[in-house]
Amino acid sequence: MKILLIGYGTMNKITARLAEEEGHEIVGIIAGSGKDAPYPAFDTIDAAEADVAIDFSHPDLLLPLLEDEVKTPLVIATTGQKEEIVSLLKEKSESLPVFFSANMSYGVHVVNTLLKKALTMLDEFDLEMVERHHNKKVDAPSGTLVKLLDTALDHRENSYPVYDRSNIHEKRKKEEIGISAIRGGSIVGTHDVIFAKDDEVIEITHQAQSKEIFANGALKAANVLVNRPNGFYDYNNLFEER
Ligand SMILES: NC(=O)C1=CN([C@@H]2O[C@H](COP(=O)(O)OP(=O)(O)OC[C@H]3O[C@@H](n4cnc5c(N)ncnc54)[C@H](OP(=O)(O)O)[C@@H]3O)[C@@H](O)[C@H]2O)C=CC1
Ligand SMILES: O=C(O)C1=N[C@H](C(=O)O)C[C@H](O)C1
Repeated sequence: MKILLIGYGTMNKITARLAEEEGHEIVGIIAGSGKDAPYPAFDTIDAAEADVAIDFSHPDLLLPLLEDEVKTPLVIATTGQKEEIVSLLKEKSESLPVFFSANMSYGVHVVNTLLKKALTMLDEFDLEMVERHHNKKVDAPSGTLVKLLDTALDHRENSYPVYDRSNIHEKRKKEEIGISAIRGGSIVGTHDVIFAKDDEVIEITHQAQSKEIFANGALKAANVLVNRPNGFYDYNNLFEER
């Protein structure tokens, strides 16, 4: 594949390395500063050269691009401002194949599927979610946690998230879904979904042990996406034959 990178920070440097090891070509980058990039800047290449664009960037970089004319199939990984990003991507998907996932690890898709099942069976349990990431992450809670929370809100009637208990001076309510974000060191990314009732706790955990799993996930998604008809894809439908 000929790949255009959107963002050239920690993640897309890894994507570029893995892509080249697999024989793909990076034809250009759209980046904030990107001064140290060994690839041509987007405005110096013919955009039609790229088969697919892979984004790991920031909403401030991505959103204006999506409002513009984009003609390349898109694999989008940026988190934060999910509603704005997804709404623009759905418009784009009328004329392009578009894949979006707040977590490119297929394992997190499995966790979300397990969570849906658990929610149908663990109605009496209190629900809390905790995510942990490195100290360079700029958004909180993580995009993955927002996705897991959305799943829980869809399944638990009248439930609502509680992000901060510091000003709450009463007992936890059943409908609460407590959300906690931890930032420190080089933690790659861990998500815990905790179901608790008297005398019993069930936890579903996903622990990313390298950033390569996200870059590999994006590359695998791109490989499939380039042969898909126009439309909006995530891990629920990317691998389905139409
Ligand atoms: N879906 C998934 O599986 C994963 C998603 N992510 C998400 O990908 C994104 C990027 O992660 P990561 O590579 O670690 O982040 P970095 O901070 O290392 O890189 C961010 C990139 O976006 C650019 N950027 C940042 N802020 C701005 C801005 N205000 N205006 C223009 N450009 C900007 C940076 O440009 P500059 O060079 O100037 O700094 C850089 O190119 C994050 O949203 C993260 O949450 C990360 C891992 C996995
Ligand atoms: O910024 C990161 O590093 C990550 N971001 C994604 C998120 O916000 O969920 C995915 C992964 O957890 C790593």
